[in-house]
Amino acid sequence: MLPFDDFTLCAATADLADEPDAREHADAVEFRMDLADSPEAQLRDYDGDLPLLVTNRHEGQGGETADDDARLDALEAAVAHDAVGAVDLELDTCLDGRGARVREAAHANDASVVVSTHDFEGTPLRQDMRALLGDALEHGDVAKLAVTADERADVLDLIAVTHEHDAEGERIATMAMGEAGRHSRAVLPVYGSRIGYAPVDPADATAPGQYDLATLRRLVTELRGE
Ligand SMILES: O=C1C[C@@](O)(C(=O)O)C[C@@H](O)[C@@H]1O
Repeated sequence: MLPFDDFTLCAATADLADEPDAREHADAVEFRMDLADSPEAQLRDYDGDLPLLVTNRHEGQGGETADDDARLDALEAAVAHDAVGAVDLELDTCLDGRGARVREAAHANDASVVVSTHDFEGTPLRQDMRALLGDALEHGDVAKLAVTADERADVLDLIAVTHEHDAEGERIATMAMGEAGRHSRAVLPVYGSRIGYAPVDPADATAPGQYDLATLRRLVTELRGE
């Protein structure tokens, strides 16, 4: 089980062979099944130390797999693996009811559920971000929101919303994608964001504006005064 009680740094990858290189800095591995070759075989053969957060992102949310039953079948099977400590489910998949079986399977296997929304167009108004996080908290253990920042004010809005939810004791994970949002990945954990994502190798970024793993670990550690 990945409880996300505190900041958890995930090495985002489509190749579980990256895990040994991630160990030094990461708390977990986000396995991007939608970007992976033979994801089922990789999961079956995985014998790394770090727990896995499994993601099978559909095309409408920035991933590469079709939003069909097979995508959810793969996630449902994935959570049965002992190494899997959490699963990512898109908020749209939860709102239309299709995600319920994956959530139930996750909880039955002692894995937590991260419910996520991605906005690749911009940063919604504060009230809309609050609504998205509130809806996600009704369906999962952690509510995640990744927006796209065009200017510093966008990051300011996301920091404010993150701080408010954290002050309520809610488990949330937030990040602003894009160049203007890069620093948010280091700063938001100071305001309560529970999950950070970074590639082991910067060439393998899974979202715009990510730092590499070692850099994000160093920045978060310094900013949080750890
Ligand atoms: O949802 C997220 C967050 C993310 O999009 C990011 O911006 O770091 C990276 C993805 O791999 C992950 O699934």
